[in-house]
Amino acid sequence: MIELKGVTKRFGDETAVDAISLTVKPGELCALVGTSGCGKSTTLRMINRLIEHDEGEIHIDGRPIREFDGRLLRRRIGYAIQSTGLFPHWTVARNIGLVPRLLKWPAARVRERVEELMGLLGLPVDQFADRYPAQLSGGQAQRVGVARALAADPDILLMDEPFGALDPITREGLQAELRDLQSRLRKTIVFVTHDMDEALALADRLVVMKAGHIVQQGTPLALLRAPADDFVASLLGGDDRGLKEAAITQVAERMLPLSPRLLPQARVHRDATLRQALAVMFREHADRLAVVDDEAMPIGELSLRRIVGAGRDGSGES
Ligand SMILES: Nc1ncnc2c1ncn2[C@@H]1O[C@H](COP(=O)(O)OP(=O)(O)OP(=O)(O)O)[C@@H](O)[C@H]1O
Repeated sequence: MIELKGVTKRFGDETAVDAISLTVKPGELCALVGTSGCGKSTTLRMINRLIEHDEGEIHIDGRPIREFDGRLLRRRIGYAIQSTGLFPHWTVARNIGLVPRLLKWPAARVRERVEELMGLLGLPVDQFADRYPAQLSGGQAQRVGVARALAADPDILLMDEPFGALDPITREGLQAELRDLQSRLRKTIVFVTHDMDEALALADRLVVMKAGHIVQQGTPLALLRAPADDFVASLLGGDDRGLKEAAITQVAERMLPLSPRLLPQARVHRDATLRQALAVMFREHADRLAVVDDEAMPIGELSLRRIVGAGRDGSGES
């Protein structure tokens, strides 16, 4: 658990972070969003003491972070950043194994862990283990950075635009990996991103910052449905908010049981999002879809009315 209470950071005359309070519960993924310069990275770096806070308290698992030695604290907390911070004269494998080695894991266990992570992040060991950072693409280097952050299996991960330099396909792949990892390992994660779709897709708790303050926090759905002010509404996508809500709501939540009516030809998987279902409707010129399971067996149906939230109780379906 990470707790910030009235935390402030000043750089000279400028207050970069202004008396913020925030609790990130164990196993929660908290995304910090906001316009450039609002204090997101500073907040993240205060948690692992790369930046010391001026006022307020930061606790990790109930203990003030000032009680920890900064270096030891950073070995306990995974940290992945957009620019990766890899050591240029170290191979990929050596970079990933950094923290486990500092923690004095036996060499065989370090090697095993490095290989496991390289597999997880789609970096074949025979191809990449002995390369140097300069021999990697930006996206490959970012994956190495994420692998390094995960290496010692920390309970807490701080991620600052970790997928920033990736193409959309790789990025979505890694987002899915992170979601999957999160559902299995339940790390406590603070994640900074400029990509609102990424924040909405990943976050349990979304925290919107503006000029060093937290202006609103809550679940992505709560913020999309009731933004506190025009700033939050526009940051969350303005008029596009409805589609963003559709993008984080699953078909299974809105489908109706199979009815005796003829099933439509067009189909969508139960785990797809409402946005994907809308895309199928557009493509197929259909206003009803059959919902199917992993075996492509129909298990329900979905209408346009249900997608837009009308007739949620099933009444008025035609
Ligand atoms: N080391 C520093 N010295 C002086 N000012 C700093 C320092 N680090 C950050 N700042 C200032 O503090 C404010 C917050 O910076 P921060 O990097 O936390 O913002 P951010 O929300 O992460 O921005 P971005 O989205 O552009 O990365 C900015 O005005 C920045 O110029």
